[in-house]
Formats: sequence, structure tokens, C-alpha cells
Amino acid sequence: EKDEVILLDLWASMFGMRARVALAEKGIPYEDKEEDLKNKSQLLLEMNPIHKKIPVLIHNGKPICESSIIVQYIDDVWNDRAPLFPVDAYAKARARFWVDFIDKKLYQTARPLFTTKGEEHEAARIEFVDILKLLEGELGDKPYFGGESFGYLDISLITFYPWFKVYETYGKLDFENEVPKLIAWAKRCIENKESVSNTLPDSAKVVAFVQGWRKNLGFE
Ligand SMILES: N[C@@H](CCC(=O)N[C@@H](CSO)C(=O)NCC(=O)O)C(=O)O
Repeated sequence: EKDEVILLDLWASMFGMRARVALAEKGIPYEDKEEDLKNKSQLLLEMNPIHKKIPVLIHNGKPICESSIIVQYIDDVWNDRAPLFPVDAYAKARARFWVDFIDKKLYQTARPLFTTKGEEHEAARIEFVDILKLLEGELGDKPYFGGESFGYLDISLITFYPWFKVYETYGKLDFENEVPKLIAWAKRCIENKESVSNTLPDSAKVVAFVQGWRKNLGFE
């Protein structure tokens, strides 16, 4: 019988976007349910009682939590098309290492770019660029992190791209200058992969979202 696939999501979330891109890569129809994180739905609280965070994939009533785990689950279940992982175990392990690095470092280091000032802000600027440079090093001269094909690590990082304008605007950074090969990769993903261009929001919309959020918190 037909799979029932629901995604508890938030349009601006780079983590929710990961699940959307993976589902689009596989061509899986799903219901996208937008959450209001200030007023979490009963469904979210039931489906992710531990972290109470989005995204949550609900597949035939069963919840899968944590975006990197959701992407791997999607690849495992719908394994007859558009593989998201290399076959080679070492290449897989390397991809998982860098997604773990992104989840440990990138989100935490990005936030102070638009929530702090002074020395803290200056330190965040330097650290953030260093992290992007390490990722650019891992990409090297390959078209995608997965080599010739767009895969798990590409999905995990490209969903930060709609936030890059926010990071550049408030972080006073110019990524074209700092990590040109990484920006070229991001543009390649958007130009060549409909699963990306059809699911990522406009960076202008994310900037407006952050502006509103900062105003509410009295930053502006
Ligand atoms: N490690 C997790 C992070 C999800 C997350 O931060 N979700 C946020 C919204 S996006 O920033 C969230 O749901 N926050 C709700 C809350 O913290 O109350 C993942 O990769 O899925």
C-alpha cells in the first residue's frame, strides 16, 4: 500500500531543508507540516518527546528524528534510486565525519554572527570563516563533496546556503572572497539540482525573517 510520509518542518530551518532535499532527490511525495516553535503541536511533542525539535519524518506513523539520521533513513528505505551515499565504506565514513563536524561547529559558530557584537562578534567571524575554509578544503576540486555525484554531505551543507546572506550581512563577511570554490559549489548545486532549487527558500526571505527576529529581541 502507499507510504504515508509526513515532515514536521519549518521553512527557514537548514535542518528541515535537509529532509526536503533528500525526499525531493528520491521523488517521494510527502505532506509538509509547518510548525510554530513558539506553540509546538501535540503531534511534534508526541513524535519527538526527547528533543521536541523539527524536523521529524513520520513514515507510516513511525517518527524519525535528527536531520542527518532522517536523510540516512530516506536513503536506506528508498534505496532503489538516487543513492545519497557512496558505496565505499571509507568514503561513507568520511562523509559522516564532515556532517558531524558541520552539526558540531557550523550552526553554533554562525549564530553569534547575528546575535553578538564587539570581541565576541569578531571571534565568531574569524572562526566561521576558518570552518568554511576547512569544508572548502574537503571539497577540493571535486564538483560535489560526493565526487561526481551530489550526495549526503552536499545535502547537509547546501541547506545552510540560504542563510549565507544573513551571515555575510550581520557578520560583515564576503564569502565570494573568502571561500570562492565553496560558493561555486553552492551555485552548482542550485543550478544543477532541482531537488535543491525547488526546496531552498530565497536568502532575501531568510534575511527578512532574521531582521524581524532581531527586532523582536531588541537587537535593532
Ligand atoms: N540536530 C537537530 C537540530 C534541529 C533544530 O535545531 N531544530 C530547531 C529549528 S531549526 O534551527 C528546533 O526545532 N528548535 C525548537 C526548539 O529548540 O525549541 C537536527 O539536525 O535535526
